Amino acid sequence: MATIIDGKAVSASVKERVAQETAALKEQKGITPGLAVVIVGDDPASRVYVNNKKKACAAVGFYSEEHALPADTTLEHLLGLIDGLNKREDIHGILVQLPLPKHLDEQAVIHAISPLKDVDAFLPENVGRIMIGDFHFLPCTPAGVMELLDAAHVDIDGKRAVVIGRSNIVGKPQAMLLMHKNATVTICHSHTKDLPAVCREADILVAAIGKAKFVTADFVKPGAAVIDVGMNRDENGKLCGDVDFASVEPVAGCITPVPGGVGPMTIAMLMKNTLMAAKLQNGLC
Ligand SMILES: Nc1nc(=O)c2c([nH]1)NC[C@@H]1CN(c3ccc(C(=O)N[C@@H](CCC(=O)O)C(=O)O)cc3)C=[N+]21
Repeated sequence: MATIIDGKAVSASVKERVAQETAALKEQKGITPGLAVVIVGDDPASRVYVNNKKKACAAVGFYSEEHALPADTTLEHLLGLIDGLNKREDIHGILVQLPLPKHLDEQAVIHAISPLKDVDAFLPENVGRIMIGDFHFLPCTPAGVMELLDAAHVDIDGKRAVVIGRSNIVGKPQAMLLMHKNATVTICHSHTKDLPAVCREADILVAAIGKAKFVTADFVKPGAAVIDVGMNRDENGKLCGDVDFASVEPVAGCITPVPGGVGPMTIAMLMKNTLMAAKLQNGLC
């Protein structure tokens, strides 16, 4: 029986720390961290995530504003909005909810954000900073995974870590963060030969594939830490991860559930990054 890692509880403690620091920043410097969230179109999943982000901002004492734009918004309009947000002193973080409607060039939009306000850590400057270990912001989901491993007292130094998925947003930065903690890291993807055998070598297995219940018990070394980054719907429309929880849980040492695992951590780390952005832009670090 695996220990279930409670992402809601860990996320609450991260947000509590952010709230305390925010209160001090307001009192001592008169600064309130501000986050602008831009959402284009009416994807229901994006709606849920954006609402969660707004709630989290209110809970930690940030100012937040939402820019909900119609699905047929032009690139020009969106770039104009971002330009305005870049110039505002009360907005320290800008998050453009992905995915964008197909007619909009995601890279062009993301690249318009000032690197100092890039609280997702999606821009090349911030990605490069992660590579060399000199960063302001860590990408929210991989950083949230590291917090979960820490909270579950998972030993990383010298251990074998396997990351399934090589996206710019999760897989690649996740591998880098695990390597910085002295894990021996393997990144797997759709061309990996005998994937289950590679995964069975992992003391720490991070699944970021985007396929419901893809990781089954035969991928897991007994006692391994299994972290599920997936956010999928199963055949009944129920939220589920990339890990087949029912089959893996008896084998793993510890495991994150979906929901209530990595998802809440992504939002907690966004709060941490926005606080950092406010400090950076005010010359406080
Ligand atoms: N620019 C940008 N930054 C992002 O960080 C970003 C994004 N775009 N696009 C979409 C993905 C996905 N993502 C999630 C955030 C919170 C939950 C979350 O709160 N999950 C809850 C449940 C949510 C539910 O009930 O549907 C949980 O796992 O317990 C999930 C997924 C952020 N993303």
